[in-house]
Amino acid sequence: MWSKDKILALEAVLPVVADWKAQGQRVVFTNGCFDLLHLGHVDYLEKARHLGDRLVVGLNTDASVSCLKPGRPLQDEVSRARVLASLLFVDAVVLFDEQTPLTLIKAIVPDILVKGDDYTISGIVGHEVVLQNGGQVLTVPLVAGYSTTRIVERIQAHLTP
Ligand SMILES: Nc1ncnc2c1ncn2[C@@H]1O[C@H](COP(=O)(O)OP(=O)(O)OP(=O)(O)O)[C@@H](O)[C@H]1O
Ligand SMILES: O=P(O)(O)O[C@@H]1O[C@H]([C@H](O)CO)[C@@H](O)[C@H](O)[C@@H]1O
Repeated sequence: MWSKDKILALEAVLPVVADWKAQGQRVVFTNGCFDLLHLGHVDYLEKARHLGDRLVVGLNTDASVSCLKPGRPLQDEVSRARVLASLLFVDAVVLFDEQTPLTLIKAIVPDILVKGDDYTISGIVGHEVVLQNGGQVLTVPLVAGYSTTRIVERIQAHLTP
């Protein structure tokens, strides 16, 4: 499968998810901005995928990111989506324009909802939906020292005379 074919609109991913579920495959969902992909992201996404059988990643659009993180994103949504889709352990990428992935989560109803442990379970958007449907909400430990913000700071420090 070509990586670009993993990037799907919500309407297109729903039948794919339904097929996975019909085959007994546990669908994992996570989401984020993923502006500059780093080791922490890769480690967490790979671990998230292995909590189930398929991994769907909700990706904030540029408009969504810019509302959440002023001055961001540094990489546009086309780039961010394609980089994520190129990862072997990512099965689908779905862009969302809202401030939160709640609409996606209500539509997909993943078996497992995952975020990094920079979030508490109760602070994870959509946790109620997944728990009410008998699913699990889990966090994955952060890889210390890695964040997009830190990368930006290091670049800025490097460029500052
Ligand atoms: N160091 C890390 N280790 C594991 N997971 C991480 C790490 N940093 C971020 N994540 C997870 O990746 C997802 C996307 O986070 P995000 O795109 O905000 O990355 P970030 O590096 O924290 O960015 P920023 O510095 O702009 O906040 C979130 O679920 C978050 O928990
Ligand atoms: O990359 P981030 O900032 O970790 O991603 C955000 O996650 C929020 C989270 O799901 C809250 O529980 C989400 O609401 C927001 O849209 C970003 O995806």
